Amino acid sequence: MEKLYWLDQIKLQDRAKVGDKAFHLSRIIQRGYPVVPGFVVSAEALRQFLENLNSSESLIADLPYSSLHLDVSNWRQLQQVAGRLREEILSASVSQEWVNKIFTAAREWQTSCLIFRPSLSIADSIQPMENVSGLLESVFCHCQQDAIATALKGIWSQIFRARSLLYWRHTGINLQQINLAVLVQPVENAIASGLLKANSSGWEIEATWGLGIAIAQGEVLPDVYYIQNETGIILEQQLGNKMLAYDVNHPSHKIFSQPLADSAFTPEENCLVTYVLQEAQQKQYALQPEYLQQIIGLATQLVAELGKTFTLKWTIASQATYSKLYLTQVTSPQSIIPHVYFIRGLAAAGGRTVANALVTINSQQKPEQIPKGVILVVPKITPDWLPLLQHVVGIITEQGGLTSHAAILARELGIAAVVNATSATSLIQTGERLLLDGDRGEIYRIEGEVRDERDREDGGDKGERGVNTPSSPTLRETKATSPSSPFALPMIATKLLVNLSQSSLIEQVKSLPTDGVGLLRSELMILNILDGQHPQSWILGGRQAQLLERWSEEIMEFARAFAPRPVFYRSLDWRSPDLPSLSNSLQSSEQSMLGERGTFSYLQNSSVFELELKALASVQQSGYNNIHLLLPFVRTVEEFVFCRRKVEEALLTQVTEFELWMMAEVPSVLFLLPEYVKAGVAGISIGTNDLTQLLLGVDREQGQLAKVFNERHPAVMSAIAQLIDMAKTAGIPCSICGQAPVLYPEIIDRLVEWGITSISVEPEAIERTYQAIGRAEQRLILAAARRKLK
Ligand SMILES: Nc1ncnc2c1ncn2[C@@H]1O[C@H](COP(=O)(O)OP(=O)(O)OP(=O)(O)O)[C@@H](O)[C@H]1O
Ligand SMILES: CC(=O)C(=O)O
Repeated sequence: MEKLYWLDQIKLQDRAKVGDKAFHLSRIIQRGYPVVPGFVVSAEALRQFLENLNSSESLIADLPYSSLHLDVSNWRQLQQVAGRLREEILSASVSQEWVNKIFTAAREWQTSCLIFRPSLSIADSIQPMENVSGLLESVFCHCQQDAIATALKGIWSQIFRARSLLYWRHTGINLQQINLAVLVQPVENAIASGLLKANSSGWEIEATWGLGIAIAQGEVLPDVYYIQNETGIILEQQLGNKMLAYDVNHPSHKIFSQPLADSAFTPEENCLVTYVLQEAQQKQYALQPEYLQQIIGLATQLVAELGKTFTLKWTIASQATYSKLYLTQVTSPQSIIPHVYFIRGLAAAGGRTVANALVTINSQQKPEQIPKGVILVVPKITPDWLPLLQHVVGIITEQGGLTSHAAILARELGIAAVVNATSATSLIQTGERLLLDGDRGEIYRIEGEVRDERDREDGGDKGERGVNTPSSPTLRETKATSPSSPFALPMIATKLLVNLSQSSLIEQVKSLPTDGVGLLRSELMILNILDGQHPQSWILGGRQAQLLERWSEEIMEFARAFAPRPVFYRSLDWRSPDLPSLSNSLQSSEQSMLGERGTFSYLQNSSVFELELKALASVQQSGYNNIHLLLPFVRTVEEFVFCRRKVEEALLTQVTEFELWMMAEVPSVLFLLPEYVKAGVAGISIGTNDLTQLLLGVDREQGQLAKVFNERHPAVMSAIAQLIDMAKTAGIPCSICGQAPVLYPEIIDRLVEWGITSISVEPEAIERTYQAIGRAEQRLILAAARRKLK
């Protein structure tokens, strides 16, 4: 045995040496979660111990090389063999050097009681191991040298128990494949312990007084709490039947008063003692509310690490002066808890998904079809790829930024995306199983299967969305979890709108509690109808009438679905980095975020804008008065005036309800808003993406600048406050439709306080934005009431 492996230092490559239990705990402790400290006696130590067994028995002498193919049908013989093997092991001596090493390390904890926990992994196993829990048991012992040697042998010998031999035989596992390491940890007195089982339908917490073995041994009926996983709300709780509790036999620090005379564990043999609980304590819940909340908080964080399905074991360790919640066990159906990402990019669309990769090295060679449920890995996504994204469950691109069309569409569709992932197409192979973490911008390789029950139920070739985090559920989940009836929700005065572009999402989104569509992104919407051709090419090719018909129909779908709620259609704002593949037939434009975009481009050539206005007019003529126009990236008042005239010529203003709005995203609007209002602007919508980029001088498509692209920068927040204030003074509504409130819901408080009239967010963010608005408004009402009472 060369060394001990400390949980906080275990590396990826140590997995086989430290076994699965210790490995999983090491991942969690290294992510900063509270895990009882510990070190591992590696599987190598057992191998060396067996090799040094000096036995005359051939079975024992051959043990290290044995395939253990015993006749397991002969139970008596099996028991005899098992008994002999165990006896041999227990009577052998463990190297004093090893024992000293373990004792010296454990003594540092200044504890009287240790737990030796089997941590197993099976080499080259084809199938994941199931039901090994319970096959091997932990051993508690005093922190003394001879007790340590006995405990170690006690664990090792368990792989030769009759039931273990039977198990290895049935699962076809050879002795050489078994890596049995031993995790050694201190055991402190515990106020309460228990577990938390999480799955997609909710969490169940079990709790008892003292150490967790009372539950493990089935000696108590624990208290049970049912928790709603999305909100952490306690739905129900049931008092258990807890007559006894285990604790450390510690003379100076006692939690429970009355030792049980005929304790199952006698203190001489191990360091635990059993207590009969007093009646008053039996009638109490073991978990105090503050600890319950801490456990819920921990589980909420762990969803982001482990997905929705996992089990935690926890203990509230109590020392003389303080108590602390620790995790003692973490298991998850993911055969490996993601360890270290192997590629990192920018977190472009939230959520975590597990699926197979489909790699395309050349973005120009778009496949005709994409199998459903894959993670697409490409150098970059050009507009002609966008319709295909409806079929994938995740996107990885080497290029592109947080507000590229691919990123925006991924957020709208509720699929995870990581952009700017350097060399992704060469590092990832098609068919490789990946975990894509869109919240962190990280990509992991996954070995083995990861399945969430729900995905099993519905057949599952959709990738494993089950591992999506509640902070960013997929749209499917948004629908499922959104309040079934809007009437159950509190009233909010600030309008909540949705950002949309795909008509395929209308059915799901229209029933969400929104006041309409705050941003209908036309450039993404029409990709589905353009057949890969720029609208200008349609016009030049004499197919204007066909395009107009398709365009009107597409807009009409939104107008119809949301009527009488308003739909703010934003006219085309194609930025050159997003355009090339549609522009083949046109002159190529410079790749710049500040190029010929927004209303400026309409002045250069108004034919496409005029066609767009005709499409809107035809929607109005069909009887939909709920459609309004939002002008993008307006640089000057002259541009606005030009557009307004075109709008009048298209007769849109003949419908009295019609409103002409503009995006507030070019910072000059901070100075020019009164001029725009005089020129006829009926409302503004703040585009925080562009506003941030331009105020801070940060090209949002440049990955290396991502750190300084900060929508919460004081300059940006102050600009937003000023715009809201100026709009109020001018008597026009002020909305916001950029990413800021989606990415940073905490700013919603400020927006509501400053008097924003509406907030428009992606479908997946509707529910949390609704709640955030509700809370912000309640706070304002409360503050006003308190002021009045003074
Ligand atoms: N260091 C520790 N301090 C206090 N309690 C612990 C510690 N380690 C484990 N426990 C608790 O002791 C009990 C037995 O643990 P053990 O490792 O034997 O099995 P387990 O965690 O139930 O896992 P398995 O699924 O492998 O049986 C559990 O309730 C566990 O939470
Ligand atoms: C929404 C948008 O276009 C922006 O935030 O810039």
